[in-house]
Amino acid sequence: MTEKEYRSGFVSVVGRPNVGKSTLINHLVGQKVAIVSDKPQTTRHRILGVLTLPEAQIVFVDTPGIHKPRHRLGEYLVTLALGALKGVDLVLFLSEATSPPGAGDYFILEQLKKAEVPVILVLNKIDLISKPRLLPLIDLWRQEHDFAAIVPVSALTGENLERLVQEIVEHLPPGPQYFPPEVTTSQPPEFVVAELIREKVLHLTHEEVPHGVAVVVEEMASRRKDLVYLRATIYVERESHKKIIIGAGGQMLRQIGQKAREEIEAFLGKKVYLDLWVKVKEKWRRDDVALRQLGYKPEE
Ligand SMILES: Nc1nc2c(ncn2[C@@H]2O[C@H](COP(=O)(O)OP(=O)(O)OP(=O)(O)O)[C@@H](O)[C@H]2O)c(=O)[nH]1
Repeated sequence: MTEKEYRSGFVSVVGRPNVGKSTLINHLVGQKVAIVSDKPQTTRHRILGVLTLPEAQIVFVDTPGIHKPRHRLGEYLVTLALGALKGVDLVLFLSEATSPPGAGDYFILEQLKKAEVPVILVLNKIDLISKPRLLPLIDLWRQEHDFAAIVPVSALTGENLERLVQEIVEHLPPGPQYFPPEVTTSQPPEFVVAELIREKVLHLTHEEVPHGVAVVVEEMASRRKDLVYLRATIYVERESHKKIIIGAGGQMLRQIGQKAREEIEAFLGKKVYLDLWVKVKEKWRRDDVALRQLGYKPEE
């Protein structure tokens, strides 16, 4: 009997905003590498999550939700998401099992047809529907594209994720272990920290405010063996948004800081002193220079 060859590859995760891409990757990777909120367009960067198994290594590329762009940041996000379809070994296309394919799904499908990679359709959020509704839905999807597999899952409860992993591994080519087994993400710690702070802003603010927020970690320094000093700036688009984020008597900013600090401490495994600032950068989402300064580098 011959030993099975080790398999590995890059797996791009695409889908409309809010379908659960970040939740799925976090669950599969077993650590919080991508932030989650109920607000669409939470994910702005391409993120790698790495799952190492005895027989394979899966490198996930998390992408922004594909949507009709309304400003420069929107255009950048869609370019990023579509770019993620190229040069990968497999695409996971996420949609929600709670509704039939919609206009956004068809737009993504068109792009998938152009990309010559196998696509696994993942029907997420099956915890929200009754099982008899699944079969007709799968039939409907099957008519739309020649998927390598169709797997219904719940990224939230973990239902059927083992089967999804099996399917992914089966569709990966033989290849090396790209990352050491203990690595779960290739993101620098400053980036994860900034994202964790941004996640708290998303959770605690509403309407226009969260979408105009960017977070930059300005300084990260070990002060003692067990203490990290962190200075970060929350950028907003308007003076009125700054007031909301600071809150009456600084109450909102304290809450953001407290919640973020708990998660940053868990992520870094050290105590953290978090120094948070709020600044206004008008219309940064429409400004190429500001986008670059804030870490969103449009690809050529
Ligand atoms: N009930 C249920 N909710 C889910 C499931 N997966 C994700 N969610 C919720 O759906 C919302 C969006 O999840 P995300 O993981 O941020 O979605 P995303 O596709 O990464 O979103 P973008 O970053 O906007 O592209 C969150 O409130 C999740 O808790 C699921 O399997 N079941």
